[in-house]
Amino acid sequence: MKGAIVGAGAVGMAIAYSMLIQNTFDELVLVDIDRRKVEGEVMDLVHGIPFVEPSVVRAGTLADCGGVDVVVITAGARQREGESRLSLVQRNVEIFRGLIGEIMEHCPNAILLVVSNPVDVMTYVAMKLAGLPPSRVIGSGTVLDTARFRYLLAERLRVDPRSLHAYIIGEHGDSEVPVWSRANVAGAFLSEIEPAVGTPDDPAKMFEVFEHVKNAAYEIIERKGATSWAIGLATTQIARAITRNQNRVLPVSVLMSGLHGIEEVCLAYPAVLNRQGIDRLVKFSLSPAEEEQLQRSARVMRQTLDEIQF
Ligand SMILES: NC(=O)c1ccc[n+]([C@@H]2O[C@H](COP(=O)([O-])OP(=O)(O)OC[C@H]3O[C@@H](n4cnc5c(N)ncnc54)[C@H](O)[C@@H]3O)[C@@H](O)[C@H]2O)c1
Ligand SMILES: O=C1N[C@](c2ccsc2)(c2cccc(Nc3ccc(F)cc3)n2)CC(O)=C1Sc1ccccc1Cl
Repeated sequence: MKGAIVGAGAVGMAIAYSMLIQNTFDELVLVDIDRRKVEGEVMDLVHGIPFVEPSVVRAGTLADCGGVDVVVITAGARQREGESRLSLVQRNVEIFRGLIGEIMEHCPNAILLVVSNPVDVMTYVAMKLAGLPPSRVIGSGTVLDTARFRYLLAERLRVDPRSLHAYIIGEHGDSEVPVWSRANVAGAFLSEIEPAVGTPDDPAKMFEVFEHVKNAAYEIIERKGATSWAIGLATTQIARAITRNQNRVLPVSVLMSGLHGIEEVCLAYPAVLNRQGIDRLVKFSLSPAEEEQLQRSARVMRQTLDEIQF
């Protein structure tokens, strides 16, 4: 399998490193508008190949990406001091306007995996610009958010995160929705043990775990200026679900086509992923409060899409 990563910044290189050590692709092409930077990153990375399963990693342009199966997109503008989110979105839309057409020219059969933020908006924009079916344009969604949620929840419950099933859905970021009503350990629902779980009435204050998920993102940024390692590992899991035809369920950003009455926006929702991309969505029955939060998340998304020009 052949992969490409467009955008060799902190996130793109964390994805590249994670994919290399997990032997995700036979060949990985790294593309960046800053040619010297990406060549330097590749020079550094390939010196590690003698220590891992060998695969080909090279710097190139999109013209070198013929036959690529998955294109990961982390290209984007950095938010300027005091810049509004809408301004950043519009700048990223302009980047995508040039980029997506070139990707489709050279990789017409690839699945697009969008990481650039705001990821749900950029996934929708990529899908429309590419003219691809929704199954072949995937956003990293809340895979990272959900991983942080499971990790912190599992710590509180003293279980392995792999034994705890809990999801965050909706918009990746501030309006995301923790699905407390479906959180469980081996089928034992937290909401059956403590009906107030996730609410301020919960004596165990488990709602703090969700606040920590969002705060962690801001705290990491404040401490190290960016985040990279966890999103690198998360994105690699999404790519492996595709390349290994795993039928794995992950909360990726997908086009909502009527589920929960939501249309024409991309939101994070549990999806079955395999070699074809998104095979199907896993329908969640949500509590009334979660349903309203998801509807609000969809409204936030709709408003942003109505405000941008593309
Ligand atoms: N979805 C998530 O959970 C998540 C988590 C962390 C970061 N992110 C997002 O990932 C994106 C990348 O973050 P980063 O820290 O790597 O940023 P960065 O600025 O370090 O890297 C972006 C790279 O894109 C390149 N680039 C810009 N325009 C390009 C173009 N037209 N073609 C090719 N390359 C181009 C830049 O040269 C740069 O190297 C950001 O949008 C960030 O918000 C998402
Ligand atoms: O861990 C991060 N770091 C970022 C970041 C990385 C480099 S600069 C900012 C982050 C951190 C905090 C907020 C935030 N919000 C944001 C929203 C829309 C955008 F277009 C860009 C950024 N983004 C980017 C990002 O998506 C994440 S995950 C994240 C963010 C907010 C809430 C929960 C999670 Cl799990």
